Amino acid sequence: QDAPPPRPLDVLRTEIDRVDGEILALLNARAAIVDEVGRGKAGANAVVFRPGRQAALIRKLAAVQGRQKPATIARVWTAVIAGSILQQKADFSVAVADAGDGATELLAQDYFGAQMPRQRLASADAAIAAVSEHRADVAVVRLDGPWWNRLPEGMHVVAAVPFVAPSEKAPAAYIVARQDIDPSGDDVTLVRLPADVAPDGAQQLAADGGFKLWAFAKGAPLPTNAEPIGIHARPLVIGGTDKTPAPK
Ligand SMILES: O=C(O)C(=O)C[C@]1(C(=O)O)C=C[C@@H](O)C=C1
Repeated sequence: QDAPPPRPLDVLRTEIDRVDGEILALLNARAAIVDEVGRGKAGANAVVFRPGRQAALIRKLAAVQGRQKPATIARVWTAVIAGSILQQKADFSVAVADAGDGATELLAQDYFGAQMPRQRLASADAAIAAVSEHRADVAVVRLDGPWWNRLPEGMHVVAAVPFVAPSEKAPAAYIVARQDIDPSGDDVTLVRLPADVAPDGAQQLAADGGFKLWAFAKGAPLPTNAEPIGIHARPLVIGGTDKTPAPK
């Protein structure tokens, strides 16, 4: 059966304006709740950035079948959540270890949205030092150096980028913060082990000075005494435009 002929453009635009007004009212209602969350956290000295919660929330919304694509939903909520982080901590700052090619900065933008303030540092170690010395809240670093083998006390990998990816691939960068891990319910655990330990069912990510960095998928048994250096949410894989084949 044929769809009825479309209504005139000016009528449709009036409809879009009305819906936009409703969306904005709802976003403001959300922000009012976030204000209260922020006041609660400030009172309890709790961390603002909760990557596990963000991943779980975006996963759930992106799984709802509708006219909006999961990629669009993830982008919209990435921007909304960035606003909500800044609402709770106006000086939230992302230290980006950029080798000069801008690639890590793009990854930081992908995860935190374009609006989030960033500072560019010369190396992963410098970005991590900025966080440990309270000059930044999080560091976005690639696995191009052994920073994982000398993370300062109390700092963990808390997320990986990209979170929304067109195919299942090893993350391009990790987010390190001066806070505890925040599980999303479906996470990869990163463990640093002496080089002679060969764990079952784990993927080796890097090696340095007698140690190796391993990724354990959800449910994979960790070796006894293994101390995770962090976790990250398993990426949300969406059918996308990336034409590079997934690794075998
Ligand atoms: O749930 C929280 O703890 C919030 O601060 C809210 C919120 C959000 O906007 O949904 C914002 C920042 C956190 O990283 C996670 C979620």
